[in-house]
Amino acid sequence: MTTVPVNDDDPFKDPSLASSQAQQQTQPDVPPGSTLAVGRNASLTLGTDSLIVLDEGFAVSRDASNCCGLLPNKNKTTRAIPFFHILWAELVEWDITIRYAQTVSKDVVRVAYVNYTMEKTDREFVEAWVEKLLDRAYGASQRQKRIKVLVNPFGGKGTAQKLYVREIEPIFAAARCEIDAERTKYRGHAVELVENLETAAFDVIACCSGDGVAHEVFNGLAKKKDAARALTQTAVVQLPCGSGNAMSLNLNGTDSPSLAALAVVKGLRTPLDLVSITQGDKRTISFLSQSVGIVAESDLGTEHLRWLGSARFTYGFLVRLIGKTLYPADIALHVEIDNKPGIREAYSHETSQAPPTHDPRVIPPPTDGLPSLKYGTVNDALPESWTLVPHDTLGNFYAGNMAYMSPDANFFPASLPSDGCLDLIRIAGDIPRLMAVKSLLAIEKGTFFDMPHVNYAKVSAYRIIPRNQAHGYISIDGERVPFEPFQAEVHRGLGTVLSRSGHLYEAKGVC
Ligand SMILES: Nc1ncnc2c1ncn2[C@@H]1O[C@H](COP(=O)(O)OP(=O)(O)OP(=O)(O)O)[C@@H](O)[C@H]1O
Repeated sequence: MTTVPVNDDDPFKDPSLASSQAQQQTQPDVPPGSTLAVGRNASLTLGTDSLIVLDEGFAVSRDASNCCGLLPNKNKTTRAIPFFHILWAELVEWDITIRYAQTVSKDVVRVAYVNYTMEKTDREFVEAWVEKLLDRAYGASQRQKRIKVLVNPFGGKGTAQKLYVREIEPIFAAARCEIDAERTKYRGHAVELVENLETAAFDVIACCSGDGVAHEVFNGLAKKKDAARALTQTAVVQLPCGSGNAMSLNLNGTDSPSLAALAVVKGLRTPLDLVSITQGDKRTISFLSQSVGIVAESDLGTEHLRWLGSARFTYGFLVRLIGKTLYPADIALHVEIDNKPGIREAYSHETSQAPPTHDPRVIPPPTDGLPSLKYGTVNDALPESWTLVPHDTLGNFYAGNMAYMSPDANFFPASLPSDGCLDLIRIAGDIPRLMAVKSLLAIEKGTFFDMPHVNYAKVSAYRIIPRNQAHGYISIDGERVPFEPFQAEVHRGLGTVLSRSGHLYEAKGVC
C-alpha cells in the first residue's frame, strides 16, 4: 500500500463504517456495492459527498503529534476525500490508484493519491466500483477534457509560466486531461492563434493569464468562419495568472491557480452572453464589461501608478470622486428591466432553477459566422424605438456581464451568465462626496445595489456618445479602446465557459 497524507479532517460521526463488503451488509446507510475491500485492514466507501478511506495503517503512520507515529491513533483510521476533489481513479492489473486534489492551505490544492494492491477477487465488481466513483466525482462534467492552454508569460507579475507548471498542469495531468500548451508571444497573438486553431480538436481553451487573453480568445473564435459553432462548442476558461482575474472569480469562485484548475477539471459547460461592440468600422466581442467615466479612468488612467499595486485603482477612484469629475455623454438604451424589484425577481427566478444537466443549445452549422446585428452599428441611424438622452452630469457608466470585476468588487450582483442582458450602472458625478465614498465602501459590503442613487438596469443594447471631452478613457474588458462613440448589442448564450454551477456566477446575488 502506498499513501501520501490525506486531509486529516475527519467529518464522520461514525468512524466504524464498513471495512469490507461483508461488513457492509450491516450498514443500512451504505447502498450495496458502495464499499470496496482493499486488503485485510482497509476499505474504500462511496459516502454521500466523499470517498471514505478506512485504513488502519493511517493510525500508525508517522505523525509528530503522536510520538513520531509510534503510538496507534485510533481516531485517525477514517479519512474523507470530497468527490469534487477526486481527479481520477484507475485499476491497472490489480492495483487501484485514486488521484485527488489535497487541500494544503486555504488557497492551495496539490495532487495526492492513494494506492492499494487488491486481492484477485471479483474484477467486475471492482471495475464497476471505479466507474461509480468517477461518476460521483464528475457528475455532468466532461471527463478527460482536451485542453488548449495559452500561457501569457507577461501576465500579472510575470509568473504565469511558473504558476502553470507548479499549480495547474499537475492537476490537469492527474485528471487525465489531454493538454496542448503554448505561450503567447506578443499582444494580439492569442487572437491569431485561436482564429487558426482546429477548435474541433479541443473542448476547452484555457488562458493562464489575466482577463486580457480571455478577451483575445473570444475575439479569435469570433473571427473564425464557423464562429457560431466554435463559440458554442469550445469553452473558454481562465486560470488566474494575471493582475485582473475577474473571469476566474466569477466562474471558478477563486483567484487561486490550483483551485481554479480543479474547478476547470470539474466545470460544467455554461452558455455565456457575449456582446458585440461596434466602434468606428470595427466590431469586437466583449465578454466582461464596458466602462466610460470614473471606472475606466481609474483603471486605465493610472498606469503611471503601477507601483501602488491594486491600490492604484482605489486611489484613482477617490481622486476623481473627491474632484466630482463629470463625464458627459448622450446615451440610448434598449432596456429589458428598468427597476430593482424586477431585477431581483429575475435573479431569484434563475437561482431557484435546478442546475442544468446538459447544454441545451443546438450546435450551429459550420457555415454560420457571428450573428447579424439586430440594431446595426454605431454608424447607422439610431433604431427608431431608441432615444438619445443627454447625461450632462454623468460620473460612472459601467456595464457588466459578470458579477465580480475584481476581488471584493461585486459590482453587478444581479448579473447572470445567459439572461441576454448586460447589467448597467449609471451614477451621477455631482452627488455629495460623502455619498460617493459610501458607495465605494458599499460595493465591498454588498449593499451597493440597493443605494437609491445607483441607477441599475438590465439592457440588451445601447449606444453611448461621449460629449464635451477632447480626451478620455473607454474600457472594454479592461482594455483601452479609442475615446469615440460605440454601440453594444448582447447575443444571448453565444459563448461558452465552464462554471461550477452551470448557470450562475460564484457571487453573492440579490436574492
Ligand atoms: N508575450 C507577450 N508579450 C506582450 N504582451 C502580451 C504577451 N502575451 C499576451 N500579451 C498581452 O498582455 C495583455 C494583458 O494580458 P493579461 O490579461 O493576461 O494580463 P494582466 O496582467 O491581467 O493584464 P494587465 O497587464 O492589463 O494588467 C493582453 O492584452 C495580451 O495581448
